[in-house]
Amino acid sequence: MLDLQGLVKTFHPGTENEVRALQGVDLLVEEGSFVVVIGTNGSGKSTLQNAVSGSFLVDSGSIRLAGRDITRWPEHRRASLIGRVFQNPFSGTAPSMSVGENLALALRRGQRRTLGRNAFLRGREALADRVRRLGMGLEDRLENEIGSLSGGQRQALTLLMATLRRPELLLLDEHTAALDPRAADSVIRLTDDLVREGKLTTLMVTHSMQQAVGLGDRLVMMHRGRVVADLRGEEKRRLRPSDLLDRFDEIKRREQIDASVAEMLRETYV
Ligand SMILES: Nc1ncnc2c1ncn2[C@@H]1O[C@H](COP(=O)(O)OP(=O)(O)OP(=O)(O)O)[C@@H](O)[C@H]1O
Repeated sequence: MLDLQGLVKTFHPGTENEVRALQGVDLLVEEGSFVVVIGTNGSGKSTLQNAVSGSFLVDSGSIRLAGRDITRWPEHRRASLIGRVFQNPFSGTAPSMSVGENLALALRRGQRRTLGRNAFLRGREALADRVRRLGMGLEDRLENEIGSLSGGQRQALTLLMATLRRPELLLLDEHTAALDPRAADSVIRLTDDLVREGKLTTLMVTHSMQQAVGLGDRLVMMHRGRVVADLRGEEKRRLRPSDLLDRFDEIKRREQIDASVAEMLRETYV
């Protein structure tokens, strides 16, 4: 389970570049839940993932994952609990190493001692099977350098690597945004399969309305560093892309009203 309470993060505080990226985010994600996060540009979606993965320490609030308080843990220590896939297919893998070497690295991650020969062979067999099930022909390219793969193949592989040693939390940050539509579709199908099969606790950021309504069991909407909507169950299942657009329009309309009220007050009192 992931338990975020009162997360606050301000970049460049006290300067003219100050950005209040997280303004008190509370979010409880039950174990095995697949949460999709959407929001306006700059609303804090990536900052939220960065706060959880430990790219920086939050100014205040607490982060608990799988029963541990990881709020002050450095990033490398959190990496033993968290799998992450970014938008850029070049992140998360070692480009000069082969597909097989990258997978072997991912398999060994977090293990204190090297595997015995039998365990190693069993692991390699299971791995080959999982690579075959990706359906991308990667099983024939284990010797090839990662750099020679297409973006879709790389993202599929990165996803597999991030989930190979079952993480307590999977973070997906617009991981299909840089792919062509066909590759994006197959990576999304793969995501859904891996998350369901492994019952992985997942937080996925997307800009795709289609993905937001079609994936996951819960939808969280962010705006200006806050959670402004949290839909699940029947409400989530019934959701259409047009409903989400209506909600965004409503947020904008409210802001315009707030801005004009502020302007009126300013004219009245200043
Ligand atoms: N390392 C940083 N230093 C300074 N400002 C930052 C940093 N990271 C994020 N920000 C700012 O914090 C705000 C939230 O950014 P964030 O990337 O979390 O938004 P987002 O919701 O993921 O946006 P998008 O949908 O456009 O990717 C933005 O104003 C951004 O410019």
